[in-house]
Amino acid sequence: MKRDLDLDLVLDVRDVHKHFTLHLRGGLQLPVLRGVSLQVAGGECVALVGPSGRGKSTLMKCLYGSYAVNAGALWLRRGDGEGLDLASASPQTWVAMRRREIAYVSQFLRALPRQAALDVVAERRLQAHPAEVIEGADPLDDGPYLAALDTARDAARLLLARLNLPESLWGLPPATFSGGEQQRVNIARGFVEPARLLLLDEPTASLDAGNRRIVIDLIREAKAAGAAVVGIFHDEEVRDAVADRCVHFD
Ligand SMILES: Nc1ncnc2c1ncn2[C@@H]1O[C@H](COP(=O)(O)OP(=O)(O)OP(=O)(O)O)[C@@H](O)[C@H]1O
Repeated sequence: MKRDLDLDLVLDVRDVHKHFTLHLRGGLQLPVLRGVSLQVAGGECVALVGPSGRGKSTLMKCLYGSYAVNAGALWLRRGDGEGLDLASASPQTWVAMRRREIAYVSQFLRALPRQAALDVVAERRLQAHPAEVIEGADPLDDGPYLAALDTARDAARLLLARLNLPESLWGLPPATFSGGEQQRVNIARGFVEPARLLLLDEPTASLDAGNRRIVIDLIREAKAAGAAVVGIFHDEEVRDAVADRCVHFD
């Protein structure tokens, strides 16, 4: 389904319902989101606030396509200005949206085993800016791919350095990193490619004060570049520093 969205709106969540079906409990249904609506403009940050277990992370996962909604609409205004209902998007559309339009920083890093931290970050950039396909080029020529990878790695290096991740860790898989180190890799991956919709689930939970300030700056810069940000920030100092308004899940 397509629709024109108001010019400044990036996200328009309309009357979303989501329940989980517990198959091991005889198909018991657990309602989590009951008629949630929210709108977020470009350059705005909306914080989801409320007691534990009310569905804040569930909504984030619906907005990233990890969970399907049972009813309602999730309108996203794409870069080309067209409104797209993510609630009925095909898997291919979700892949494309994740590649270019929607970024998600979850609380915990999920990365491929044995992939170096630098490439965990660079990969997202590379997906948005893959190697140019040159007609008639030798299919065995890795040059264009390596050039695109180099550019993506440069962007990843800049961000990892800004987030104070020691250079000695960049070539190592993050599985054994500390919580705060893993979180910074996750943040770098979320911010390495500008997104129209930025989803942040507790992005500073494991960070020290200095790195929290850097993340606040990154969020502010993303807003200034026009991103619509939806965040869960239990840290009130961070929330106050970046959120324009709160939506309460009571
Ligand atoms: N995959 C799932 N299967 C079954 N129940 C789930 C699933 N994911 C979440 N839930 C349930 O949905 C409810 C909402 O969870 P959610 O993580 O969205 O809450 P939250 O508001 O983000 O909480 P917190 O602030 O503690 O992170 C909880 O009762 C949780 O157990």
